[in-house]
Amino acid sequence: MAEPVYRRVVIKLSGEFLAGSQSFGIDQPTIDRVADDLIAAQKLGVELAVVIGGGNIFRGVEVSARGVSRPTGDTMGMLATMMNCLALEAAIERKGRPARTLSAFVMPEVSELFTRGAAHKYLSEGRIVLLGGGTGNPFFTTDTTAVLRAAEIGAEAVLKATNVDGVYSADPKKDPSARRFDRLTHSQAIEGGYKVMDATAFALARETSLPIIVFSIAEPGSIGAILRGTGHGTVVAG
Ligand SMILES: Nc1ncnc2c1ncn2[C@@H]1O[C@H](COP(=O)(O)OP(=O)(O)O)[C@@H](O)[C@H]1O
Ligand SMILES: O=c1ccn([C@@H]2O[C@H](COP(=O)(O)OP(=O)(O)O)[C@@H](O)[C@H]2O)c(=O)[nH]1
Repeated sequence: MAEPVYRRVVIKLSGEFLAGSQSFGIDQPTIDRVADDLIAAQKLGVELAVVIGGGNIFRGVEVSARGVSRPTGDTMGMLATMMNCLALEAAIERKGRPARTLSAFVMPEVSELFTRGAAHKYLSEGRIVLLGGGTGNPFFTTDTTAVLRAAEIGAEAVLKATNVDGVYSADPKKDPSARRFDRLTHSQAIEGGYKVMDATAFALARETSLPIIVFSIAEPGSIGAILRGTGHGTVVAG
């Protein structure tokens, strides 16, 4: 079996994916499957930190369209990511593997606060570390959080696990003639304005020289395949 390409990575999981075929909330079979994939990927010997979105519960922009202020809507979105973390932590632990949620917010009854030291400690102990609460600041996204945390904890790459198999020249769900890229530079990703990730995330990855791999999580085992270098996705680097 091919050796993993990386020793420590941050995986960004789309919140929307966790809803499964529902339009809202957490689909238990889906979260169990994601937990299986993460456990299998970790068994390759890679330290895994996971940032989960909140789009299956609340997105700040959508909440603010209903009359709530954007910072409040964004706070609701960040709290939604905490719920996803707790659900995934429970699913991983039910399967007999240790996991630990670290939050961007002080909420001692719920989880420990994210610090680089805590993340290093739990990762080196072999726990899957779930990073909740986004950056802790409104007007950001969990894509940016994934890149930020990867840079902070010395991860070698960000794996963006989503519902499309890479970056396309246009949204492939809307434009059937969109072309898929195997590889892009950070600058090309920013200049192309590809909506699969926000420009802030790409810019921070460029600044910190972090590769991002965009791939589909629909196929079971896809995280492990990307880590072994045999997966199918778009590499944004250099
Ligand atoms: N140029 C593009 N290439 C790939 N996907 C794109 C592009 N533009 C928009 N998308 C959309 O981005 C989505 C993936 O982004 P992601 O942040 O994971 O989704 P979500 O915000 O739903 O969790 C896909 O559903 C896809 O339709
Ligand atoms: O640092 C952050 C991260 C997230 N969010 C809020 O949390 C929501 C959920 O995150 P995201 O949209 O990135 O989730 P995904 O699209 O991956 O499900 C966002 O819409 C924002 O409202 C935020 O305000 N700051």
